[in-house]
Amino acid sequence: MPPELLTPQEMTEADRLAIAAGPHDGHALMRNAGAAVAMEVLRRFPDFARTAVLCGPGNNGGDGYVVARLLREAGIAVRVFAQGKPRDGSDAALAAKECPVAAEPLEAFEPAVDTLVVDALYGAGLARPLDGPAQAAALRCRDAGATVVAIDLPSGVAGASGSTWERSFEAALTVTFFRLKPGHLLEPGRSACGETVVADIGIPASVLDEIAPKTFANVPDLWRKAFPQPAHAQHKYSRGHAAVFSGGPASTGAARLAALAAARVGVGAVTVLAPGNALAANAAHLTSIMLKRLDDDDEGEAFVAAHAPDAFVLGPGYGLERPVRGRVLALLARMERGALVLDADGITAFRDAPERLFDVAKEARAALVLTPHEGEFGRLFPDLAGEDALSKLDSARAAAERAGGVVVLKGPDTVIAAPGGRAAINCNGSPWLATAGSGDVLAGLIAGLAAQRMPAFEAACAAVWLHAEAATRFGPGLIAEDLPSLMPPLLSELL
Ligand SMILES: NC(=O)C1=CN([C@@H]2O[C@H](COP(=O)(O)OP(=O)(O)OC[C@H]3O[C@@H](n4cnc5c(N)ncnc54)[C@H](O)[C@@H]3O)[C@@H](O)[C@H]2O)[C@@H](O)CC1
Ligand SMILES: [K+]
Repeated sequence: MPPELLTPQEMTEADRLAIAAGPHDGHALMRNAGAAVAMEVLRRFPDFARTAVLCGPGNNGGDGYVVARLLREAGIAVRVFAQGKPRDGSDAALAAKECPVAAEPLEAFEPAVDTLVVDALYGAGLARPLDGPAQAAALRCRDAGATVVAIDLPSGVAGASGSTWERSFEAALTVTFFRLKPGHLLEPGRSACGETVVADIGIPASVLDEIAPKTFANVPDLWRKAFPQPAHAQHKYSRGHAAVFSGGPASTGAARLAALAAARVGVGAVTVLAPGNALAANAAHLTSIMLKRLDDDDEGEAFVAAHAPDAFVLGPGYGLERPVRGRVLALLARMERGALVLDADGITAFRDAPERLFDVAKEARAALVLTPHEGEFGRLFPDLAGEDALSKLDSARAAAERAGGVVVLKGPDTVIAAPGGRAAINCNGSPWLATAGSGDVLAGLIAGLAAQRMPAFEAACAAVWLHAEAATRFGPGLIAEDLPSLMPPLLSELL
């Protein structure tokens, strides 16, 4: 899967540029789109005796008329149910004219289990909630358990945001064209798409030079070039040094999970920084990972000055009893490079004064990386979290800009955003990651990669991908302790 994602406006622009460059005109692109869908239908659903193609008034409907024609030519029993008529002279009107199947009104459509439904009502052009007949058709398909193949997007899913207003169609397969849209990867759109296939319809990749997309699917091709490659002549500190702050004696495990994850992702040295009363608990469980006593800020400063770790993790299991803000702000101001990953309690500590953190982050040489789940996100960015009009992508992007740092907004569709507008949506998420300590591991992976000089945005993207990939491959029974040791085979594949 190519990493670029296009908003519906960018996709319209891609179509326009492709048509301008030739050789395909709009009608040819539409025929290619319809042919790609018909091929997937014939290949994947050979057992359906009948097909119902639901066609809307725009180009999505135009694709549907092409599909209906091709399926009829292949000997399949096809009925077409239309909402509205394509505009005279449009590509869709031409496709409708070429279609030998007479259209019936959408209201007459009744799904049946032996009938495959092709949803060509609305695609990228959907601008408002589905209206009456389209909404009713979506509900009838759900109630009947109909198998739906969606063209471009399930009707009712917004391409830019994955939001579904009310209820959208729910597809078993979605066939889209040229590049995915954010709505294919952001929930609830992603679940509504079922499996998603991206078909080539003759739009050349060169149109992307002009469009310069800023949103990406989080696939290895997005960050592979920046992934740390160990060189022969390196020693342990030249492979980076990550440090993790431990909580008190009763909550040391989170820091060790993060530390182990940093070590397993290839960093040369890892240190756990623990208060005196948590030294014994940590010492009992650490072997290759170093342990250093750290009770107050002076010692923290001295340690940073002497060893200059390239990345820090602060937050997992840290607690809110000790002063956090001063330590974070001093550290960030002092670091010469690398990244400070702030998670869990490290985020919550700034709930009353996020601006203080953001002001320091904007001036810092090191990168700030915030890894909130939805709840923690709301503590730092209550206005963004409460704004229904913003998609998860919009919120993460606005937060990164405001914070002057990378924001990893976690969930089944984790979004990673950087100041300046670059953002990636993760697409290999696993339900098995919803387990205690999994976030601590993620924070450690980010720090481990950032300590090896991977830029913070790429480090966060790679860590999110590795974390999810490990969980997906392991499957049921996963606990956070398993995750670090699942890294080596994934690293071998990447390198
Ligand atoms: N040359 C092109 O632009 C190509 C476009 N393609 C297809 O074209 C689609 C986009 O076409 P369009 O931009 O025409 O958009 P759509 O076909 O998705 O629908 C837009 C039409 O529906 C109206 N509309 C929007 N929301 C509505 C709602 N909730 N209720 C009722 N009417 C609503 C709009 O005013 C417009 O007339 C893609 O999804 C793709 O399937 C493909 O044929 C490939 C080539
Ligand atoms: K559709």
